[in-house]
Amino acid sequence: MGEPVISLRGVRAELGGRPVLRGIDLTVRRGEVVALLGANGSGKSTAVRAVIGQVPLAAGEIELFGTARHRFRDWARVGYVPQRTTAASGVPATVTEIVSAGRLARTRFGRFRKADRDAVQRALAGVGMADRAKDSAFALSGGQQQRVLIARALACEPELLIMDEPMAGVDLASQGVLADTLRDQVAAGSTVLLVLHELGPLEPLIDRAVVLRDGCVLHDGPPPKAVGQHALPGHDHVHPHDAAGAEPIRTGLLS
Ligand SMILES: Nc1ncnc2c1ncn2[C@@H]1O[C@H](COP(=O)(O)OP(=O)(O)OP(=O)(O)O)[C@@H](O)[C@H]1O
Repeated sequence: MGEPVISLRGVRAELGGRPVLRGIDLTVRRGEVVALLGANGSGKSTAVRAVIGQVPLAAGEIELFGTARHRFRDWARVGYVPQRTTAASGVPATVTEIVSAGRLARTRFGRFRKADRDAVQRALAGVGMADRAKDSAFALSGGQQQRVLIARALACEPELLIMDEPMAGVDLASQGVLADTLRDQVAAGSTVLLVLHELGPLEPLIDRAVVLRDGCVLHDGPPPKAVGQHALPGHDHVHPHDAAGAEPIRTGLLS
């Protein structure tokens, strides 16, 4: 087993005076692809935002690459793709400007050398957006904006990719591109933690699924293997052969 890249121990966090994470233990090891699943409001986004330092902890510890998060400075090793709804909030910028911002951590004092420009180009080409480099982000579809945000995360050539719902609101063509991009990253040895509503087209890439409910880890183990909605954790198991009036078995993890 690889060494831990992300490690959460007993993590608690409160937002608006309400407990949102209530004692999370989670380890992601080098080379693993871990999906964080759970119903709306179960704490998935808060958990990944805690990992990157955007949510203060009420208790517990987080380590990145074996270093306590508050001492961790090597952010060029981490690529983060936020939920698009919170990220594409109308800042006028070209595709290249957005993706270049993801490269800053690798530059010396923000000066772009050829290697940096090449990395930005590679990231854009990797998500199939090289021909839109000069366009304003406003001019793009939701799926294309999402590809740009992923290119921004890839521009620093991260060892660890953290993505919050990368497939949400993304058209089928872009979903295919994103799945291919992720497959390439995983093949190159990246470690990946992604928040997902369902495994969907990324299912073959996922090593492990961690399901949250009410800010606690409900399941940590192999992802469900069978395809189809019925096999996903969180599917409400209501079977037609249940005795009339019997209480259906509702796991309700995802909805
Ligand atoms: N800034 C905030 N202030 C107060 N409460 C918040 C804040 N952000 C999130 N919450 C609450 O914390 C809980 C967990 O939210 P979070 O976004 O982590 O859930 P999630 O599992 O990612 O859900 P979703 O699938 O809807 O993104 C929710 O009840 C949410 O309303």
